[in-house]
Amino acid sequence: MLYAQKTPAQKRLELRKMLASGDIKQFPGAYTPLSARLIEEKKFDGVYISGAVLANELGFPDVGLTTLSEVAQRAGQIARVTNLPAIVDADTGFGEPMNVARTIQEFEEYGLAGCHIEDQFNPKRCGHLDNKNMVDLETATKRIRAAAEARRDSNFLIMARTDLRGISSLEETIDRIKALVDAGADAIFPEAMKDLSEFEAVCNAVDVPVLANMTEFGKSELFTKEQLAAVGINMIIYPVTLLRSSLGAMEGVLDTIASTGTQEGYVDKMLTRARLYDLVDYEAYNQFDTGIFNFEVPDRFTS
Ligand SMILES: C[C@](O)(C(=O)O)[C@H](CC(=O)O)C(=O)O
Ligand SMILES: [Mg+2]
Repeated sequence: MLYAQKTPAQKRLELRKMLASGDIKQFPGAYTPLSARLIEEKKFDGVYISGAVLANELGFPDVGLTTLSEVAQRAGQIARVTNLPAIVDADTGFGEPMNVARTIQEFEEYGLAGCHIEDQFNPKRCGHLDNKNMVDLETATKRIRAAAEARRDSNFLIMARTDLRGISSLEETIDRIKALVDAGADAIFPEAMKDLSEFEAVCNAVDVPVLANMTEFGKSELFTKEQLAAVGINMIIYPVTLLRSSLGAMEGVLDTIASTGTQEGYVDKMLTRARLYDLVDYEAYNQFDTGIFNFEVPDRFTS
């Protein structure tokens, strides 16, 4: 009921333990606080909070328009309702290295378990698009060093993302990745790898956990958990999957209402009233006030 039972410190420790296990872990992108509950109920390992989704949800493209306060607040709303560790997309860190330091401390206060910081500069773009603006190695490593030094909880995960593969060779990308690890990155997010062998090369090059971004309609094929585990990947994110799926469903139901004059033909695809109440733990609120849940949810479509 209300917020998660686990504290941010516990969630960060659990994240560290799950990464130390060497097993591959899946982090679907939570689209809203409630969708984080669904991710937890379906027994995923953690929750990812996508910068693209937060920007798109505000009606913006993912070009670095969202502010630290907006992202931290929304990410905090998502993180606090789940017992799973939540990792947030810090984009370019919201400014200069000193701003990056503040970003980390804000995220710690908002209960996040970790974040990733990338080496683009604004206007940034989705890592799977061409012609990205990239900072040099010195700036990229300064951001990571500032992030690592700023945290107060040593279990807060600092992940370095590099977008270099979009404009450079795999070799140069791996050189940068090694420098990012030397600068203090606890994990690596190699963006827009072209195939499985590239993921494998990155995993072989470093001793820290490596993340694979399985975003749809991007440059990387949608590999399975087994395929990614076999090349040494530790974490998979599905960043925009729930947003794309729910918007697809929204289009479907709006078309149904527009064409038939009622949503009736779409109701069997909806989450039922009972399931929705389950997700918000409605019944548990009776512990405070037995007058809260003293009704029957109608039978129709409740299963
Ligand atoms: C992972 C990502 O940074 C995000 O914001 O979710 C995006 C996802 C996407 O645009 O598909 C990315 O740059 O890959
Ligand atoms: Mg992003």
